[in-house]
Amino acid sequence: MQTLEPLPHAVRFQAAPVPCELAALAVQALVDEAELTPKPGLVDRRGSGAHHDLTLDLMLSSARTLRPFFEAMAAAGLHGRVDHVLREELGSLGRDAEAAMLVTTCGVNTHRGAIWALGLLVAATARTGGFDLDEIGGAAAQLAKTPDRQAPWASSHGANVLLRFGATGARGEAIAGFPHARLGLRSLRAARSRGCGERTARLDALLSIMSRLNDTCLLHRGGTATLEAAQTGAQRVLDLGGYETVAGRQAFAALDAVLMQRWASPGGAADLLAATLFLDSLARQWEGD
Ligand SMILES: CC(C)(COP(=O)(O)OP(=O)(O)OC[C@H]1O[C@@H](n2cnc3c(N)ncnc32)[C@H](O)[C@@H]1O)[C@@H](O)C(=O)NCCC(=O)NCCS
Ligand SMILES: Nc1ncnc2c1ncn2[C@@H]1O[C@H](COP(=O)(O)OP(=O)(O)OP(=O)(O)O)[C@@H](O)[C@H]1O
Repeated sequence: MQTLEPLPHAVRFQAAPVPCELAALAVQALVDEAELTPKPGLVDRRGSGAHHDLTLDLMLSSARTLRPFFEAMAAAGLHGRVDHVLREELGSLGRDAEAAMLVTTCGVNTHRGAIWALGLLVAATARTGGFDLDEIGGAAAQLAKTPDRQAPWASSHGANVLLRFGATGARGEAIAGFPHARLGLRSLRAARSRGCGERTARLDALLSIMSRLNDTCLLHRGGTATLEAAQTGAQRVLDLGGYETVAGRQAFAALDAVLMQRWASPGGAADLLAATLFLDSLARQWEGD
């Protein structure tokens, strides 16, 4: 099994993780997701994927901008109960984080879905005070289910996709306790225990998520045909042994080409890979491995 490099500036948790440590892990997860290469249709070290307005530098600047907001979300989780008050505090912090992201990126959406997923997860982790996936997923789900009475009505791609296709998107994933982030974590660990290198393990985790997720980014750009092409393409790579096999890498290149041709980017799966990497780094810090 591959030895993992220690996280930069990471400390071993002696007790429940504190907000600044959780924020550092959340930002590192976003950096790791953005830098992972190659990713089908997504921004990576090779380029902008199926995006005109995103670059790797923009993704990295955006990730760093979010750190104080994740820290504030974790602090809110540490001190609050899972109720309306905490939900509305997180909603307000989430909107502030989105506004700061848009200032950094001059108006480009780099991390909207990621702020939501990681914001809920850092708050839930601080609240539960330990590393138990069921407890963290349960607290995050409870927060996501709680209505935010302060939320302004706003149209979004996700809202349109819900109306057109019935896909519940980022909200549905959180309300269900992040099943696809947990699928990603299982896939990541299974690949590592098969002896895969870290990059391959992370790519297989992304493919596992893509193969099952109803990603509203894909539905918005290309409807059900594009979603199905992404899901079956990702499953085909996995069926051929994943990114580590020659046949798997050929199928991966075909998937990348299909998504580029359709100009489609699986942004929801990318967010959930970041959530997977956050949960994984948390487990490694907690277990001290
Ligand atoms: C729930 C959010 C994501 C809005 O959802 P909506 O679907 O309306 O938005 P939008 O179309 O802009 O897309 C959201 C993003 O979610 C990601 N996504 C897409 N599909 C999925 C999926 N199936 N599962 C998870 N994430 C997904 C993508 O990155 C996508 O870009 C969120 O931005 C929000 O409500 N923020 C308000 C602030 C808040 O309450 N924060 C609380 C905790 S931080
Ligand atoms: N590496 C990545 N490349 C591209 N998108 C990513 C990446 N990582 C995360 N994402 C997620 O993808 C979303 C951006 O996707 P997209 O550009 O499709 O959204 P949009 O700007 O709302 O829609 P569109 O570009 O179709 O008008 C962000 O919310 C972000 O969280």
